[in-house]
Amino acid sequence: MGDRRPSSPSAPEALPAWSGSAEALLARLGSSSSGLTSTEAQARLERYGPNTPERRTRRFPVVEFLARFREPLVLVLLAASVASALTGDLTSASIIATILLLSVTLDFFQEHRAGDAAEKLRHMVAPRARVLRDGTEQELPSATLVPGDVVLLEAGSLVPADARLLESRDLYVNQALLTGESYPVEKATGEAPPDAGPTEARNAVFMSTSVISGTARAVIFNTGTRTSVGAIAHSLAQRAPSTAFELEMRRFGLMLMRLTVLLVLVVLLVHVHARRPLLESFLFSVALAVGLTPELLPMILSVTLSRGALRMASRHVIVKRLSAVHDLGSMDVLCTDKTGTLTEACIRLEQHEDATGRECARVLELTWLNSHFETGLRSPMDEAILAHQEVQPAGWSKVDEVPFDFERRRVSVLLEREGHRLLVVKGAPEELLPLCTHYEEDEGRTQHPLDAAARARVQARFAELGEQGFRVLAAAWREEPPDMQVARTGDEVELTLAGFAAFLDPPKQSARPALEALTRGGVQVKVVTGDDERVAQHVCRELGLPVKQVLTGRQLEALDEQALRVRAEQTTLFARVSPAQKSRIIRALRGRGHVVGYLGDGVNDAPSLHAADVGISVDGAVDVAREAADLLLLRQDLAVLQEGVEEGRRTFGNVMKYIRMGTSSNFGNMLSMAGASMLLPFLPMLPIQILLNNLLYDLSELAIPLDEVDPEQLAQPPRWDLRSVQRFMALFGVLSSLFDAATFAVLLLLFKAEAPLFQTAWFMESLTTQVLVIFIIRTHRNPLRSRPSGWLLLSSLGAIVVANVLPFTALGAWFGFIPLPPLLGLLLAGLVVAYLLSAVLLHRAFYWHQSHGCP
Ligand SMILES: Nc1ncnc2c1ncn2[C@@H]1O[C@H](COP(=O)(O)OP(=O)(O)OP(=O)(O)O)[C@@H](O)[C@H]1O
Ligand SMILES: [Mg+2]
Repeated sequence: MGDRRPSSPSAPEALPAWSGSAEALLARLGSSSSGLTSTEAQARLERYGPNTPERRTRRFPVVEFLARFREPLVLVLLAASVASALTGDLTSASIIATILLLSVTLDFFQEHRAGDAAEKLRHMVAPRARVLRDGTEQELPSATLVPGDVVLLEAGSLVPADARLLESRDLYVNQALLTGESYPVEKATGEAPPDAGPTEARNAVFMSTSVISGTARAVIFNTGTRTSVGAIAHSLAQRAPSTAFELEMRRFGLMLMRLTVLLVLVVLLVHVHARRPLLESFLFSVALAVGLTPELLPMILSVTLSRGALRMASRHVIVKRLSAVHDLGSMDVLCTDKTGTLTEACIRLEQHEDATGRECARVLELTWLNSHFETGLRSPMDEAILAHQEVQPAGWSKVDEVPFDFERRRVSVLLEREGHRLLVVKGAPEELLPLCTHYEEDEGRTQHPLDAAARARVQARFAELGEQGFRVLAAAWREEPPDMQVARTGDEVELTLAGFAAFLDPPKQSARPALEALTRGGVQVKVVTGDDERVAQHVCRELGLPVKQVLTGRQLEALDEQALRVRAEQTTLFARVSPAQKSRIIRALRGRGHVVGYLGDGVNDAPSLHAADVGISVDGAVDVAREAADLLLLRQDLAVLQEGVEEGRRTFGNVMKYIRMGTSSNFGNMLSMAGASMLLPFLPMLPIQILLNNLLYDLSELAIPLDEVDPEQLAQPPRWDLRSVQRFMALFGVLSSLFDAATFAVLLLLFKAEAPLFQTAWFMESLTTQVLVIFIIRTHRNPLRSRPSGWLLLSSLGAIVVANVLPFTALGAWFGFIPLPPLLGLLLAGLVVAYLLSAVLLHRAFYWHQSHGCP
C-alpha cells in the first residue's frame, strides 16, 4: 500500500470527496475499505501533520523564551537600557539588562515547568477514535489520524475528521457546529453531485460533529486544519463564553493598567515641566511603571493553576481547561443530572405490566425488541431490558427506525415478521400516552379504546409507580402496511398502549455525604434531569437533599429569561427538561451572578457542559460530553468532586494573595515614590534602585503558588470582587503612604538627608515593609497563628536580607547606596514594626467589616 500514496497533500481536495464513487475516492486516497497499515499511517502523519483543527504552534523553548522579549514592558526596559548606554551610563545599562534577564528567566522557568506537567495530564484524556490499522480495529488518539484511515462510528462518537461514508446504518448526525441547525441530519452512503457544498453532502461526515444514532464505517479524506471545521477553528477558539474568573482577571488587569499609565504620565509631565534631566525622568517613569505592573501575575496564575491541576490529578480529577481550576473553586451552584451521579446507574427492570396493572410478558417482549433493534446510544434502561435473555428476536427483523431524541423522548422501530409489519414505540409515558388511542389486555389478545376513564386509570397507575421511585417507560405499537419501507415521526400516532416497564435505579450511597459536604461548603446542588419529577423527588429524598421547589420542562417553556432567573434561583429540582432547556437553566443561573458548575455524562448534557462556568464530566461519558467538559472525574463519585473544589479554592486563595500584595503595599510604595519625586529636589530612588527593589520583591513572591491556605478560607466559595480589591487597595495604600510620609519626615527633618542617604534608607524600608506584609495578607487569622510554607519564608526573608545587607557592601556602591548611620537603622526598624502592627489591625478591621456585610 506504501507505493500508492496520494501525489500531494492537496490531492484529496481536487474533487469534492463526496462526489464520484466511494471506490474511486479510496483509490485516490491510496487506501481500501480495511484501512491503512501502521507504517503508511506513520509516514502520512509526518507529511500531513497532526489531526487537530487548530494549527498547533509547538514552539521550541528557546523561541518561547525569546518571545517574552516582545512584551511591551520588557521592550521599554530594553530601550531604557540602550538609552543609558548611549549616554555613557554603562553601569545603569548593564544593571538594567541584568535585572531584566534575571526576571525573564525566572518567570520562564517557573511557567514552563508547570505548563509541561499540566499538558501531560491533558494528553491522558485526549479524544480517541476507533480506526482500522493493519486490518484490525484499534483505539488511537484522534490527533494521529491521517487521510486514508478508515474509522468506525457509533452513537455518541465525535467524528474525528472529515470522512466519506463507506457503510452506514440509520446514521443520524448532529452538525449544528457547521450549520447551526440543531436537529439531527440523516446520513447515508451514495454519491453527491460535484457542486454540492459540505453541508449538503449527505454521504460525508465532518470533524467535531457528533453521531446521534446508528453506526458507520467511513474513510477520512481531510484531517487537521484542512477539515471544514479547521477552516473555522479560529473563530471557534474564541467562542467559549469567558468564564467568571477569566472575565474578572481581565477587568482587574485593565484597571491596573489605566492607573499605571495615568500615574506615569503625570510624573513624567511634572518632571519635564520642572525642567529635570530628560533621560533621568524617563528612566524614573519607566522604573515606576515596572514597579507598578503585576508582571508576575501571568506566572502566578499559570503556576498556581498547573499545581492545582496536578494535585487534582492525584485526586482523580483531570483538568482539561486550566482556568477551570479557579472556576471550580468559586463555584457556588452545582447542577447535576441524575443517572450515574446521584444513582448507581445499574438499573434493574423490576416490573412489566399491561395497562390494567397485570404482569405481562408481551410488554417485556415489545420493549426488548425495541431496545434490541434500536441503534441509538443505549440508555441504561435499554441495558436493563436486554439483560432479560429469555426473550428472543423470534423471527423479527428490522425495516427502519425513528431514532431516539431528547425532545421526543421516545424511539420507534419498524419490524417485520412473516409479511406483516409492526411499528414498536417505547418512551416516556407523558410523551406516549397522548399518542395512544387504544390499550390492550390479556397479553394482547383483546383491545379497547383508551377513553377518558381508562386514560385516567392508566395515568394514576403511572403516577403511583413514580411515587414509589420507579422509572417508567411505556410501550405501544401499531400495525403498518406490509409495503411500508420508511418510518417517520408522523407515523407515531393512533398507537395501542401495551403497558409499562418499571425500573429501579438505586441512589448511590456515597452521594449522600458528598452532597452534604458540598452544601456545607457553600455549594447549592440542583438536579437537572430529563427524567420524571416523581422519580427525581424520590432520589432526592433518599439522599437527604431537601427539595425547595420543582420546575418541569413544560412550566419552564412558559417563562421568559427574566422570570426564569428568579425561578431558577429558588428551584432545586428541574424535571423533564430537554437538553436546550438544561442549558437555558445554566445561563439563567449565571445571569444571576452565580458561578455555575454542570455535571453530566450524556449526549444531552453537552450543551450545558459548554454553557456552564465549569463543565464536569466523567471518564466513561460519551465522547461528546467528554469533549465539552472542562474537568473529567476519573471516578464517578461526587466525593472526588468535593476534593477538587477544595483544591480550586486553595489555588484561588494564593492568587488573591498576590493580587492583594500588588495592589496594597507595592502600590502604596510606588504612589509615595511618584508623589515624593514631584516634591523633592532629587529623585526619591534612582531608576536602577527601583528596578532592583522590584526584582527582589518579585523574588520574594515566587513562592506564593507553593504557600499553604488556612482551612477556613477553603470553607466557602471565594468571591472575587473587584470592588473589594479596590477598597483594600485604597485602605492599605493610604496606610503605607502615612508611614512613608513618616519615614520622609525622619530622613529630611532629623537627618537632613541628601539624595544617597535618602535613597538608601527608603530602599531598605520600602522593600522590607513591602515584603513582610505578605505574612499579614496571606491569612485572615493572627499572622502568628497561620503557618506559611517554608519556601515562602525562605524567599521573603532572603529578599529582605539582601536588601538590608547590600548597602553595606562594595556592590552597594554600584547601585548608588551608602551605609546607614546605626541610629537611623534603629528608627527605621521601629517604623517597620509600627507599620506592620497597624497593618494587622487594619487587615482585621477590613475582614471584620466584610464578613459582617458592611459595604
Ligand atoms: N432508549 C430509550 N428509549 C426510550 N425512551 C428513552 C430512552 N432513553 C431515554 N428515554 C426517555 O427519555 C427520558 C430522558 O432521558 P434520560 O433519563 O436519559 O435524560 P437525562 O436528563 O440524562 O436524565 P438523568 O438525569 O437521569 O441522566 C427518560 O426519562 C426516558 O423517559
Ligand atoms: Mg443522563
